[in-house]
Amino acid sequence: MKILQIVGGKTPSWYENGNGNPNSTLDGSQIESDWVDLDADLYYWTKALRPVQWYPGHIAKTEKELKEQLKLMDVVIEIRDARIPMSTSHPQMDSWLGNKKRILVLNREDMISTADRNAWATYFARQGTKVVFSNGQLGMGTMKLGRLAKVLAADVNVKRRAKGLLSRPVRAGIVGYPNVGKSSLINRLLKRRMCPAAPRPGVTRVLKWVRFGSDLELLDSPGIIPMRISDQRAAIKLAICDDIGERSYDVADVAAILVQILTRIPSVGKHCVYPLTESALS
Ligand SMILES: Nc1nc2c(ncn2[C@@H]2O[C@H](COP(=O)(O)OP(=O)(O)OP(=O)(O)O)[C@@H](O)[C@H]2O)c(=O)[nH]1
Repeated sequence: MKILQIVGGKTPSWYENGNGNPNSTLDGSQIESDWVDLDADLYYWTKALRPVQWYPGHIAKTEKELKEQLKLMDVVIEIRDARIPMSTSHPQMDSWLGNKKRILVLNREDMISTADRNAWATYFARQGTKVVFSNGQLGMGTMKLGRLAKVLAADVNVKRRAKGLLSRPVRAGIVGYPNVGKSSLINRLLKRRMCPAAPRPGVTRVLKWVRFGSDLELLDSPGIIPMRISDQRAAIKLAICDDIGERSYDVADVAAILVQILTRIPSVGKHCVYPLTESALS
């Protein structure tokens, strides 16, 4: 059996309070500093591992096509994983979209706490970006998304009518990393299973147009990911959240890092994780 071992890293301050039981004596700045330390440790741990890279053929093939199609969109809906919104932000998205109208969606809202949701909403609001939170499994947020896309792109038909042209449906492109829930959100909005969705990355392989009512067209696209992931901390987070193909990483290495991360979370902590891992390994 492979032994999972990650060494090094700083003990978070909540273990220095006595019995290792996280308690409420820590202030916000201490917790934030613990997270900064964790990120530094994550960098150190990932350096020892084989780099995680995943760029399957279907992504390479459709990325070019998607870039062309994006030029035709009235609005682009970018879906990210609410658990890791920074690691599911494509580094080239800004240059592809230019000043095109854009909606940022953090999907899988059911998988984060209310405190994290509020913290991300505040973070993006400070940057002038309003985010929509959604649940692609149950459909929360989808109607709002459809409405917002139509409102944002309403000027398209105002301009067309001014030129004497007939109105046409608003075109919205749905883009994002693999497995973040793009197809599920479309299916929920349409209340029909029009796009293939499954709990693994890389299910959607071709671009697909679907119609929502008479005034909105949606483009479902395969999950896109950079050819090279330069930040391996982000790559490991993608692996932990199953947003990247399983063949691109060693499951035991990623599991070992996940255990280390869990021990740093006050509400989980060493006292919960270590008995579990010891019994699993014996
Ligand atoms: N818990 C939870 N699961 C979700 C949510 N949205 C989608 N899922 C699940 O996540 C899995 C992936 O969803 P998809 O819609 O296939 O993701 P995708 O972004 O289209 O994936 P690719 O085909 O890789 O591009 C499915 O099993 C969904 O049921 C959500 O908000 N919460």
